[in-house]
Amino acid sequence: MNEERIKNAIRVILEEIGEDPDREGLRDTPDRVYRMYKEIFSGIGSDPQDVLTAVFHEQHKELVIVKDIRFYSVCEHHMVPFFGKAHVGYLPDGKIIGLSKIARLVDIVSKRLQLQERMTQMIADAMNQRLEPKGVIVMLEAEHLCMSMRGIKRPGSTTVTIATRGIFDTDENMRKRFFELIK
Ligand SMILES: Nc1nc2c(ncn2[C@@H]2O[C@H](COP(=O)(O)OP(=O)(O)OP(=O)(O)O)[C@@H](O)[C@H]2O)c(=O)[nH]1
Ligand SMILES: [Zn+2]
Repeated sequence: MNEERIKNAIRVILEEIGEDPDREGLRDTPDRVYRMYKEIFSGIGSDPQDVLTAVFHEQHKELVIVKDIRFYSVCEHHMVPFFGKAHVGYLPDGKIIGLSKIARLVDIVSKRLQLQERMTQMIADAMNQRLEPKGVIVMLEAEHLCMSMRGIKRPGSTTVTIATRGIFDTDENMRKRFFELIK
């Protein structure tokens, strides 16, 4: 990320929306936006699987769920936030993972320009490839600011997306168990 190019671009936007980029409150804004972009887009170019370290061999036969993982991402159509909760479940097959790594996975896939559907699938695929579990299920619930503060203007509407792999593709009872446990 080129610092000067970002700052210049933000300055141009400020001018074009009718602002004075040199007034006191805006003088440091291009620099603030640059630093914010470095933070909120820090996942771009990184492989989600890289955060899935701390894999342990363990015979655990039951479903493992980490729910209510808060996330903030940025919609690729409007570059405004969408945010909500992720729920990630998997049925292990001899390998389990450090729980914090699941939250790290949600974090790394959210810190880039996203679509909620793609983000959901990226989480499922990374878990599936790294742990080779019997199955993975991911559910995201989010509010999109591009739908609430602009456009159709429907604050409070929530978009729910699901991705399943392995046993959760076919086993309705397993899916039901997951939905009951995340309630
Ligand atoms: N499927 C999906 N759509 C999204 C997501 N984030 C934003 N969108 C939608 O992307 C669409 C882009 O539509 P366009 O018609 O190209 O853009 P627009 O003219 O700004 O559309 P409006 O939002 O309807 O005003 C909109 O319907 C958004 O609601 C997402 O994560 N997944
Ligand atoms: Zn959008």
